[in-house]
Amino acid sequence: MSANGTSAFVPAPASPYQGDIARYWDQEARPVNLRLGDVDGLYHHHYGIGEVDHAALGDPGDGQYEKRLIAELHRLESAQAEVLLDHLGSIGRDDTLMDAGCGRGGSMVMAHQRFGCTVQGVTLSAKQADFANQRANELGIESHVHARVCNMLDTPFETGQAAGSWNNESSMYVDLHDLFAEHSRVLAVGGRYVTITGCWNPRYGQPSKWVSQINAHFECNIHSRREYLRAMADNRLVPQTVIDLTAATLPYWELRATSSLVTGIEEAFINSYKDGSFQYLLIAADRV
Ligand SMILES: C[S@@+](CC[C@H](N)C(=O)[O-])C[C@H]1O[C@@H](n2cnc3c(N)ncnc32)[C@H](O)[C@@H]1O
Ligand SMILES: CC(C)=CCC/C(C)=C/COP(=O)(O)OP(=O)(O)O
Ligand SMILES: [Mg+2]
Repeated sequence: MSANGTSAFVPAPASPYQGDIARYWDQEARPVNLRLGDVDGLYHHHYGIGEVDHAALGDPGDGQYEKRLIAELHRLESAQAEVLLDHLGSIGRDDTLMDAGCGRGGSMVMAHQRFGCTVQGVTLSAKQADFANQRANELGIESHVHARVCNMLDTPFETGQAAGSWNNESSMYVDLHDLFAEHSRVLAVGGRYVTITGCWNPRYGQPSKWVSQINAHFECNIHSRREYLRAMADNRLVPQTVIDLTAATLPYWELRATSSLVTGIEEAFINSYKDGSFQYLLIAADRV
């Protein structure tokens, strides 16, 4: 890490795919992410949950509506991170958390603000790591919140170092057995793992065309719900809570589809959630 906190050393990606994903996120600058993060300096790359506050949206014709809509979409995305943090259990100021696939670091900041703990984030994108570290510096929390360029499947953290760890919409870029083997190593015995993820529904049969569209849009590989539970069981992670957040995320998508910030992927999410082929889940598991 160079003096100005930038990620000077960028390790070679473990695979050509990871090199592509690193480039994808290094180049990403979608207004739907930057404009929402500009609301309060928490930059997310995940989706929202909860009821839309229509009173807060106000009159669509008063010239300030788009600004209020952006604030409401951001509020729902931050609410999603709060729900993830709710399931990490009791985390103390001396604990360490790992954010696997940390993006621009919004969830890391929220975790430190809630628990006072250390939060270590990993991302394939040097641009995201630099952005997250710059935000931590601006907030004066760089001693506790740090992002690095690193493969979440092969982190530098000590065995048993973390009291908690999570994947917030980042598990669809890796093999789940490899992923949960690393979380199981880094987590202390009795530690808590949480993920919020989209997964295809085995009841539908195979990934639907909508799920395939989402995979193509993000160059990711959405797993089935069955794979999550099987890979956790094989890696000493015992699910303690499974919550279907599909109904809770639809209002966010239906509001987003009316905004000027649409990216074109909204239809695939809305249709796949409605036809039952795709689910939005929270899974919290204990490292045993
Ligand atoms: C959709 S973003 C989610 C970011 C963050 N969790 C959030 O909620 O804002 C996916 C993230 O996963 C990261 N990622 C994907 N594959 C990874 C890998 N093998 N190792 C580390 N990070 C990875 C990407 O760099 C990106 O930061
Ligand atoms: C639930 C699933 C399958 C998510 C895939 C991972 C992903 C790209 C999440 C959102 O990132 P983003 O906030 O950068 O995307 P967008 O530009 O659409 O807001
Ligand atoms: Mg987004």
